[in-house]
Amino acid sequence: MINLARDDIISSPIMSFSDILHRYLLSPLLSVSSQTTTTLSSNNKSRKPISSSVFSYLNDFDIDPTTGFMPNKPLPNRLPKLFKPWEEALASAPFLLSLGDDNDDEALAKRESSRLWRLKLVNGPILPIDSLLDDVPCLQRAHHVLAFLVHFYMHSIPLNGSSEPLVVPASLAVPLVAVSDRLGIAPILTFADTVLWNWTLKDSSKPLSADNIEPQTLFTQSDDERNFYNCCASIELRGVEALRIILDYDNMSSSFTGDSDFTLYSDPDEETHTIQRISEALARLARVVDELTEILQSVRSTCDPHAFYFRIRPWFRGSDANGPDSPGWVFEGVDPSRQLELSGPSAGQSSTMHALDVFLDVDHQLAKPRLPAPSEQNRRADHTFMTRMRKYMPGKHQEFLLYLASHHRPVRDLASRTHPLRQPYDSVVLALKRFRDQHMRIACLYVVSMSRSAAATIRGGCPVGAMMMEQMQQQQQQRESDHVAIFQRQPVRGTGGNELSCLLKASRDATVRTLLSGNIN
Ligand code: HEM
Repeated sequence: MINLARDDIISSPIMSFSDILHRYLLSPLLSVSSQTTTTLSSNNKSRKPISSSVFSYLNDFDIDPTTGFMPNKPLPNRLPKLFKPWEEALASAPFLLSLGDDNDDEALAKRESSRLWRLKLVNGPILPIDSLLDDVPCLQRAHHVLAFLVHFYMHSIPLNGSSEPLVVPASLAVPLVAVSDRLGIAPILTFADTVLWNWTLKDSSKPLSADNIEPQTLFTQSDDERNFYNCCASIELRGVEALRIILDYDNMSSSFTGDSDFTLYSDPDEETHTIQRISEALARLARVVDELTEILQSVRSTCDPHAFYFRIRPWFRGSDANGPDSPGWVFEGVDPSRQLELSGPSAGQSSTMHALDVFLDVDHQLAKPRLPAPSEQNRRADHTFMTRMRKYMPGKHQEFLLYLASHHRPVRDLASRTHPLRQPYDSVVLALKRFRDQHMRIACLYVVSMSRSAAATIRGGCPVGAMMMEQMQQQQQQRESDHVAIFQRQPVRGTGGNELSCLLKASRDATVRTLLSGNIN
């Protein structure tokens, strides 16, 4: 048995990333956290000054020590002059456009301005993006602008019942694909565009915090939309603490010698101390996850479900919103043999949530023999959902998740072999289960109930003539099936959210199967 001294561990190559993060970056920079600002390491005495090479390592994953997956300062609020046509189109879109399937008077009044806005883009030049290639914040801004433009463009087109694919004009499609390729992200509106890269400081003299940011681009200019993005951003910012604990675990678990069997220290005191530290870190992580649940819950008082479902969410729909057999979208000027990822944005693309799943080893794909066995409904759900959602994250964040999966010593394995860690580990899993339970309630309120209420209104009858009723019914059914389809990315249509529940329950149940003790009370 080898007994590694602390300094040996620090210089061990396998620990380089987490150790660098922890020792040089995370510990000194805990100010963004509102609560758990205790240093997670016992190595403070040996803290060293930050070196530029450390920053470049961290930059490799585009993670900031204080803001995690969010940039630590707002993106430029305009692209360079060359890209004025994009910026102008974006600035005017919310005022000139309305949803193409919205037939209320206000929306109808905007049909002509919508048409002219789209025409300008169809006739617009394909701007070269070469000057942006080495400027990441500008590339991110370009993705944000182009992706919002694509969704403004596509969803302002009035429905005409055609079975032809809808065309994204080359002036948007070509640069969006080029920018996306460079960033390693899907060429469509993503969680990054609506949350990570969509904020500015309310008061630039104050530091970045959940209370001091506001979204830059909105489809509806409504507080509901603003608050929806803010809720997601608050979870990302609070999630930095979770990320810290995860990376710190990586550091602490290195104290266990032996790569595969977690042989413990030869010094029993040191071993007990390390187990104690890991146990405390897990207890803190459970509390942070509970805080994320509280933040999620807060959306109920700030974002109206009706506004979310009928006014905001329709803008999010991607090319597959009507199911994989629908004509979808064609990107003009882009090699047609390319398989583009074109689903819309979802908080299922949050790298913070994925990092928790990776750390705890939640098996969404049902690849591991765990109990209780998946139900029939669990097996029917889309097991590829979470894996697919990774493609909608910036490439460097995808790489980070791969790194996390491959480099850290799995906490679940360690806890299963180390009795005092079983309960603390399970407490984190249970906290994540509580998050997913709450999330299911929210999705039910904001999506399933709304789609049913739409159907019920129709069934309840409306004292206008039968023809009008039929028209309304068709329109609502179309909306209902569109909305359900984007959330589940499944061919099932018009089922009032049943398949959506299936997906979210499968995700919650996969979390439950992660528990080391079967007892979930
Ligand atoms: C009004 C608020 C929200 C609603 C209505 C909502 C709804 C949904 C729906 C319908 C899905 C199914 C997949 C899809 O997007 O197509 C989903 C997935 C997901 N959402 Fe949310 N969501 C909300 C807020 C959030 C927030 C703030 C987070 C955390 C950042 C979050 C995290 C997730 C995750 C991780 C998934 C993947 C499935 C899972 O892990 O259970 N959601 N959400």
